[in-house]
Parts: sequence; structure tokens; C-alpha cells
Amino acid sequence: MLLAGGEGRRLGVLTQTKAKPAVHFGGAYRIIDFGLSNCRNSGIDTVGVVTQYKASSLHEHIGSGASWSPETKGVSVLPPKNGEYVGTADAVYKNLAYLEEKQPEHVLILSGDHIYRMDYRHLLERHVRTGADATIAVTPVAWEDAHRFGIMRADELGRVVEFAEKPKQPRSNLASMGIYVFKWSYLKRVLEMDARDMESSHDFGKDVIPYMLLNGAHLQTYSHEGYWRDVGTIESLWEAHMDLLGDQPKFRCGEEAWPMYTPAARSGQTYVDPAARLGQSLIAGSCSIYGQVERSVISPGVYIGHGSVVRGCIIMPGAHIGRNVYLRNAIIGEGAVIADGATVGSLSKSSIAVVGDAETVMKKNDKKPKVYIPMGQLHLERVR
Ligand SMILES: Nc1ncnc2c1ncn2[C@@H]1O[C@H](COP(=O)(O)OP(=O)(O)O[C@H]2O[C@H](CO)[C@@H](O)[C@H](O)[C@H]2O)[C@@H](O)[C@H]1O
Repeated sequence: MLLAGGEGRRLGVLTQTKAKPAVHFGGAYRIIDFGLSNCRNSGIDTVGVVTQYKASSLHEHIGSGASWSPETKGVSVLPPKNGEYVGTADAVYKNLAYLEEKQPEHVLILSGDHIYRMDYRHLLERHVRTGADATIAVTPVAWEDAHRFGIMRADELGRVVEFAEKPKQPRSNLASMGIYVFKWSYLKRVLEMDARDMESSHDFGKDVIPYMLLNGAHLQTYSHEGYWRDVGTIESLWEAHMDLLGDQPKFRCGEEAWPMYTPAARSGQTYVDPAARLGQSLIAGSCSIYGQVERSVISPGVYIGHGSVVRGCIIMPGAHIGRNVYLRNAIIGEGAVIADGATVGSLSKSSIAVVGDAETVMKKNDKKPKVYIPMGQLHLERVR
């Protein structure tokens, strides 16, 4: 069960027209492609994608699901039928009939907004070997980020002994990745119990996992080694893109041994003009580049005009960057237009400027000046 229905409010204007898992990532992909490709590469061909917020963006992208499950067409989208999904546990609870039909022994629950590579067979092997009711994939995170995650302590055999969802003062930096495998019989029981609890917010992290611990369930950990990022915020989305760059990138998308699958996109060639200068960047197909691009990820169908400078940027598909534009540490949404001579972004790395999908940014003295939409604690500057 791939959970992809959250609102993704922290991505602000980037999720105004699409669900967070449908946001483009790494030039050629969308965020949800990572979980779905992991499923295919792990031999999992029956996947229920639970959608809700801006569901049509995901439904269009997933289509028949044949990109990830070519033989059996086993990828199903599961929007809410009656009412809404109240939390992550409720989203699975309301699809118990779908699961029942499949008669699984174990159910893997994944999040649609993570960038990582994982062979779920190893997680499942550990879960079966330890005979746990449920197993959570875990990874250490930076102490300063620990308050954003479910944080736990485990004993020497890897059994969870303490868990706190997004604690203000974390007592460990071992984080839940929001990836769980449950014994089907146990999952059904615990979700039915949670559904009857009027006090519950019906969320795995806030309610189900603490309930399990309180009631002596056998909860194991599976240590994930390697890259993993929850790209739920503007900063983490930007940083994860920067992790793709360089000679020895922290993460590579689509290696031969672990391919990435996504529905066929624009496959035209990219034109690089003699006036262009490119460095440390990923450039997708069907682009035209006349300006200077450094430490950036450029998606398909992007135009970058003469005399423009693009540094530390993520440019989403089909964006048009005019002439003599200066872009620095910015995310430019799908189909956005940056008019000739405009400036977007700041010199400081800690603030990322964002232009939403299909927005137009004009030069300061034009009649319709564009202002960045303030997001959370981010400091966003005006277009100069
Ligand atoms: N009502 C709903 N219907 C359908 N889908 C929904 C939904 N609400 C959320 N989702 C989806 O479920 C996934 C996880 O949801 P959240 O983003 O709410 O969890 P969060 O990341 O805060 O914490 C979780 O994930 C982090 C790791 O990222 C853990 O540390 C933490 O313990 C855990 O609770 C997302 O892909 C989201 O789209």
C-alpha cells in the first residue's frame, strides 16, 4: 500500500495543482516513481496507491500502472469512496476490502514522498525471520532534524522499546522511515481497533505504533543503509536535488542494477548553443540552452535564453527562462515563465526561492510584478 494522499502543504505553491508525490524530481521523474520503481525492482507487482489530495495528478501519471507492473497491471489507484481518509491508518483501514481480496500474508506500507532505493525483499525477510507483528524500516537522521520524525529506541535484538512521534526533545536519532511491513492478520485487527477508538487521529505514527507498544506487540526494526530522504519540505526537496550532482553524487537515479520506471516522457534531444556554459548539472531531453547553467537540475522541455545565469536551481518541465535572467538557489515550477531581465533567488543557501507551476515572473518595473509566496519559516525575497 503506497500512501500518496497527504496534502503536502509544506511544498506550498509546488502542490497547488498537484499532489506531493506527483511533483517532478530529478528532471525525468516524479517523486512517487521512487517507491513504485522500488516495488517493481523488488518483485512486488500488486500495489494499491492510496490517493486523496489532488488525486487526478496522480491518476493521470499512474494511468493503467503498466510502467511498474507490465505483466499483471497490478497497480491500482485507491481514492476514497465514501468521505475522506482521515489519517494514514484510516487510509489503509478504508481499503481493507481491497486487501482482503488479495489475501496477503504480509502487507507493506510505503510513503509516496521518499527518495531512496530499497530492496523490500530484505525487509520482508527480516520481518518473517523475527516473527514480528510489524517491522519498521529505520535510519539514523541528523539530531537537528529528529523532531520531524517518529523517533525510537530499540534493544540489542532490534526490537522497538520506545517510540515517540515527532518529539520536541528527541531522546534518540533513530528515525522511522514511515515504511512498515505488517502481518496481515495483525494489521486487520489493529486497524479495526483503531477505527473504533474515538480519541484516535487514525495515523500510524501518532496512534497505531504507540498503541502497539503499549499493548506488548512485537515490533521490530529493519536498518536501512544508504541514501534516504523525505522530500516533504522545500529545503529537503532542493537538497535532495543537489545530492544528485557532482562527480560522486550522494544519490544516483536509475542505475542499471536498479532502474527507474516512469511513463514515457518527452524524448527529444537537447540543443546546447555555443554561447551556453554548463557545469555540474543534469539536463533532461527536449531542452534548449543558450545561457549559463551551474549546479542545477533541468527537466525536459526547458528553455534557457541568451545571457541568463542559472545557479543551484531546479527547473521543472516546460519552464521558460527568458534572456538575461538571473536565477539563484530557486525552484521554478512546471511551465513557469521568467520574463527577460528578471531575477529570482538569493545568494544565501538557507533560503530557496520558489515560483509555482505556470506562474509568470516579470521584471521589477513591469505592470504586474510577481511576489514570492511566503512559505513557513523560509525567507523568500521579492523579485528585484
Ligand atoms: N489522509 C491520508 N490519506 C492518504 N494518504 C495520506 C494521508 N495522510 C498522509 N498520507 C500520505 O502518507 C504518507 C506519510 O504521511 P505524512 O506525510 O502525514 O507523514 P509524516 O512524513 O509526517 O510522518 C510519517 O513518516 C515519517 C518518515 O517520513 C516517520 O518518521 C513518521 O513516524 C511517520 O508518521 C505521505 O506520503 C502522505 O502523502
